[in-house]
Formats: sequence, structure tokens, C-alpha cells
Amino acid sequence: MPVTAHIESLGHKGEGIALVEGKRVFVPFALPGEDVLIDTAGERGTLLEVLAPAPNRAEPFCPRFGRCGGCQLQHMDAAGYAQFKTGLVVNPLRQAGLDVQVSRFVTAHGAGRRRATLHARRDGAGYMRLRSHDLLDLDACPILVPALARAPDIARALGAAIGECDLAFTATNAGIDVGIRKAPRAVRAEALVPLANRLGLARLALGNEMILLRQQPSVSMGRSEVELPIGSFLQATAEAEQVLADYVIAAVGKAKSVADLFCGIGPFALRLAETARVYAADSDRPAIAALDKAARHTKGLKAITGKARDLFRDPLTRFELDFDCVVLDPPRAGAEAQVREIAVSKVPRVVMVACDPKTFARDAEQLVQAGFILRDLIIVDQFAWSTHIEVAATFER
Ligand SMILES: C[S@@+](CC[C@H](N)C(=O)[O-])C[C@H]1O[C@@H](n2cnc3c(N)ncnc32)[C@H](O)[C@@H]1O
Repeated sequence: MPVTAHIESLGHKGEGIALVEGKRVFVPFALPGEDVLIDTAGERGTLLEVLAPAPNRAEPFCPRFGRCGGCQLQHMDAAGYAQFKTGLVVNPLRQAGLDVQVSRFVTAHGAGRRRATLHARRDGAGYMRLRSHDLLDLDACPILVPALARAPDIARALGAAIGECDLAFTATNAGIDVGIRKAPRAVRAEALVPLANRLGLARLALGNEMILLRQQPSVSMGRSEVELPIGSFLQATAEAEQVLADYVIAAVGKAKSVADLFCGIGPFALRLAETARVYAADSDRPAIAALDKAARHTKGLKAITGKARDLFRDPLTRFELDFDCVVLDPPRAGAEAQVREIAVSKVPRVVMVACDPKTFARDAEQLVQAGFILRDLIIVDQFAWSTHIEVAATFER
């Protein structure tokens, strides 16, 4: 039975929150201040009609918005969107007792996402519908870079051959790189070779196993060309990588020796090495090998020492942390163990990049308790219209 409700606030997944008979109901695509007609099932509300729209409601630009689970925030205007994403970063910091000024909110959507995972089945491919296991069959996705315009068609062709699986697409200098994940056990890799050739893929891999390499996928980073290992991390947009790297370089300043921890294939290390000696560590061994190779082939860089190392179990100790500056860019779990060592070391400056505001707040709190001052913080929005956000900050003591 539909009910009318007033939206009081926004949840961290971008859903409007209403009080219905004293209980919180989460309503995707509804905005604070709006009166709405909704269906409810426990905590879940489904928006049937906006009776009185909020002033910051915007017309979604994608015709699939609301059905597709890929985007959550296209119904907000630019100011409301920036305010929501800023809150994602600032609120956990405030809860940790850190009152910060955000120096910049940088929109870094660039030409679109160069990485995306599509779900494929025998009869279609696309993103999952919101709150569902149903697939929305896609013919196009406007948030991808033009070089991935064919991704839905490629996913449909691979899905028809493989059955249900995830397909990780990356636009690289050599063309489209596809990694098949969560595939049925019975899939025969060699049977996919003619199809991958016909589709003109640069590379096709199944898990960590190469199926076909027509051209080595690579990406440009600063003055270097880095061969992309199967499955290694890459920032979602090239523009965000550049914005983050520019921030890191400016924050590192005149430091002569730098540790780049959780370095991946080296977007910061390769740029930092134009002026500083760099120790670069990551648990992804092929990523470190790719970084080493790129560094060897780039003229004029200072020394980069690449190490495959698990920084959760084996963080650099206070005795090893003999650097002018440490750069951290951990996965969503954060850098707790490494930050604990930094706290008791003599490192004077830390530049932290993070994709999870909650673990970032936890790690920032630990640094501040160890005497660091949070000097500067920027928010970088590379995940357009989703509830993900990136933060970069400088700590000094
Ligand atoms: C957010 S990515 C950042 C990579 C790189 N800085 C970039 O911008 O492309 C996080 C990196 O942490 C690495 N990683 C994950 N768990 C790790 C661990 N336990 N020890 C060391 N590195 C880890 C991943 O391999 C990945 O390269």
C-alpha cells in the first residue's frame, strides 16, 4: 500500500531517508526536503512519485538511470552532488574528532572511466539492476571512455560463449584488455581464442591465466609507458590519476628520498623519480615487475627500488622508515599497520591517498595522535554519479 512520506536526510549510499510510523525507510533517488509517494517493505522504500521536488533535483542524463544499478546520483544538481560527496569524506573525520577544511573538490571524470566491470550471461550483458540480481541488458554506457564504447557488445558476445561471468574491461594504449572473472569451471579457455581475435581485443585473460595476447596492453604514466599486468590496479579515470599524482608531487615538494607504499604499477613513483629517489612497495608482484621495467626504460629518472611486500603483515618498521616523505595509497582496508609504524618513526611528512573515507579517518586519527597536523585535504571525484570518492591529504610534524 503506497504511503506519502517526507525525506529528512541522505544516507551514505545516496538514498533519501524518511520516517514512516517512527521507523527509518531508505528511498533511493529521493532527496532531502521532498514529499514522495513510496512503497515500503521493511527498511526499503521504492520511489513511486515525487510529489514536491527539492530545488536541487536534476534531470538524469542517462535514460537508464533508476533502473541500472551502475549510477546512484544523477538526480542531484552539481551543488547537491558536491555537498553529498564532501560529506562522505568530512563526516567520518569529524566523528574521529578531526575538523578539516577541504581545500578543493576536484571533478576528475575526464573523458570517462577507463575501467569497468560488466556482468555477462548467455542472453545479455550490462550492470545489475538496483537491489536485485536481475541484469539490465545494456547497449551503451555514457560514463565509459569512448574507447570502451564497444564494451557492452563485447560483453554480450563473450557472455554468449562463456555463460554467467564478470568481465573487467580496461582501455589501454594497445586497445581493449578484458579479464574474465567468476566464470563457470567448465569454460574452455582455448575455445575463446577465435572469438577474442574476431572481437579485436588486445588481451583476453581468465583469472590470472592469459588466453590471448594480440598486443601488450600498456598505459602512459608521466614520461613512462607501463605494461599493465593482468588484474593489477589502475585508477578509474586517467584524469584522476593525473590530479592525484600532481597533488602527491606538490605535497612531497623538495624531498630527496620518498617511500611510495601501496605503489601499484607506479603512477606516483614514476613521476616522483624525476626529482627524488623512490622506494616503492606493493604486495602485487607483477605490478612491481612492471614498474621496474618501466623505470628501466625511462631515461633520466632517479633510482626506484621496487619491492613486492605485504604491508599489512610486514609494514616498513620505524628503523626502515628513513625517508623525507612517505606516500600511502592503500586499498579500502586502509594502512593501519603501516601507519602504526610511521607514528613511532621520525618521518616528518606523510601524503595519503585513500578510496575509503572511513578507514582514511581511522588512519588520519592515528597520525594526528602521533603529533602530525593535517595540513591540507582535497576531494577527487573520479567515480561519476556513484557513491565512491577519493581523498588526498598531507600530514606534517
Ligand atoms: C588503491 S591501489 C593504489 C595503487 C597505486 N598507488 C595507484 O594509484 O595506481 C592499492 C594498492 O595496494 C596494493 N595492496 C593491497 N593489499 C596490500 C598489502 N597487504 N600490502 C601491500 N600492498 C597491498 C594493491 O596491490 C594496489 O596496488
